[in-house]
Amino acid sequence: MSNTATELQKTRDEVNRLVHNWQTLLDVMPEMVFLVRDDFIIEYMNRSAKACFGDLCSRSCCDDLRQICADCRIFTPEESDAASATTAHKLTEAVVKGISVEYSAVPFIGYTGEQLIMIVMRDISQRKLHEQEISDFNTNIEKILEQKIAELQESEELRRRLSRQVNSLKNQLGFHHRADKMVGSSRAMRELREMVHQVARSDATILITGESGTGKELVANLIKETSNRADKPFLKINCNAINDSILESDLFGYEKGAFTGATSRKKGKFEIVNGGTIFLDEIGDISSRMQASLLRVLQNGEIIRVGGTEPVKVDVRVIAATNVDLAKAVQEKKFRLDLYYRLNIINIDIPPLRERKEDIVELVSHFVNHYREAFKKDIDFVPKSIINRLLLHDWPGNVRELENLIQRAVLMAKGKMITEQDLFFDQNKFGIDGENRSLDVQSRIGVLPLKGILAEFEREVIEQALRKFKGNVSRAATELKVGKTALYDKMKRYNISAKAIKKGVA
Ligand SMILES: Nc1ncnc2c1ncn2[C@@H]1O[C@H](COP(=O)(O)OP(=O)(O)OP(=O)(O)O)[C@@H](O)[C@H]1O
Repeated sequence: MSNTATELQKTRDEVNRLVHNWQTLLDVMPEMVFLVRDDFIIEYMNRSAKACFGDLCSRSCCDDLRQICADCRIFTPEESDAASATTAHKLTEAVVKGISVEYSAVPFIGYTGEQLIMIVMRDISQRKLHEQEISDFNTNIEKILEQKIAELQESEELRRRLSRQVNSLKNQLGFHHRADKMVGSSRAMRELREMVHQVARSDATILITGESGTGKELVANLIKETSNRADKPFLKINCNAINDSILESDLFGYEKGAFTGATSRKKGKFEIVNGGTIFLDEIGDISSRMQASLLRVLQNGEIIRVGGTEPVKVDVRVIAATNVDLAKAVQEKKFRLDLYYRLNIINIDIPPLRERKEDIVELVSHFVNHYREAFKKDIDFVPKSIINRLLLHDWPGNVRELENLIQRAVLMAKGKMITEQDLFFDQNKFGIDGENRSLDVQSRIGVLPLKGILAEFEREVIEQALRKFKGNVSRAATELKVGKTALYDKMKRYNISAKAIKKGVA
């Protein structure tokens, strides 16, 4: 063989080797490879492509492949290889003969100058199926969640409706919380109870208003008992009972050396009661200095001890009560507007007894039972005529006045029932200043033990002293030569209200 023939044979072998390798390479590729001419005839398909679509070589492209080729731009020789490389890497999704595929298509000029398009394609139907499943699942989950949320909202609304119904039924049936010592099922009292139950559980400050003797302290007790702080400390402070500087150090504590006698730091009630509730009675009477300190507690939840500068954080719920018209006090510049707003977040106003006379019968029966037990009396009957008489009265001293009247009547009653003679209406019998007041000792002998009669006297003396000094407790204490705190204790025991006396209603 000549040298040329040998060289030719070598070249042919090399070409065959390369063709064989390329074909093998293309056939082992998992991707499908198509070579399509510009007249849309398929010139080549590798093994994967044939396995998926069947052998379509030398046949015209289906519409889907045609579309792929039509979308594929031929690059001019001037355009860089980089441009065609970018196109080759751009993966596009399509559906070919019903099969979801991902492909890249590269146009190029063939060996003899013909225009060809190589399409490299991957079957993604499995992946699509999974994607669809996940998307269906998400949509379903969303739907299920939406449905569940709607169901929950519905049942929450139902729960609220039922709870409202239960509350109103409880009210109608006269159901009382075990801590509810308030007697009365008039509409006003039912609404009052409902309001207490609605607001008790929040930590909001509550202002209880109402005339003297309407039961503000009872309402404060009920709020505390039905609140989230029921088992936490509860302190009641009568802001009117102690003078201003004592009240301030009592409530906020003091630092060592704050004043003469302050030998060591002392915590105030707000710190002691931390986590619990403070009931500030007669809040309308506090000084402007106290008003500022109280505003700090309500606004920032902190106090400053007397003589100190460092604020101390406290967590105390405040319930305040007053029979002063605070709005008027604000207008008269006696009470700070900002404090009024802070206190008045929730206002529970207790109507006077004359506006809910339906409660009188229940109250009478309650007090008769109570004092019959206390005085060991046999009374088991209150005639209709007596009830009618009580219904005619206007009760300026409210429930306290009614309670005092029944207490006296039970004490005075000789038989098993209360009679007209046992009724002592304060204003009628004694006059407002009580000048003609005197205790009928004879009628008590044999009815009460000595201790009881003396207690009656003590009560009379205190009431008369308070009347004499127009409800000024300090003055009465000085004149009677007893401590102010002791006098307050006795007034509490005998249910005497200095305020009511000041107003001339007790
Ligand atoms: N609804 C009620 N049921 C039973 N007792 C009541 C009721 N309302 C008030 N009382 C009684 O009347 C008396 C006065 O009530 P309370 O001290 O709560 O009134 P108040 O409005 O705080 O009076 P003040 O403003 O003078 O301090 C108490 O002995 C209380 O037990």
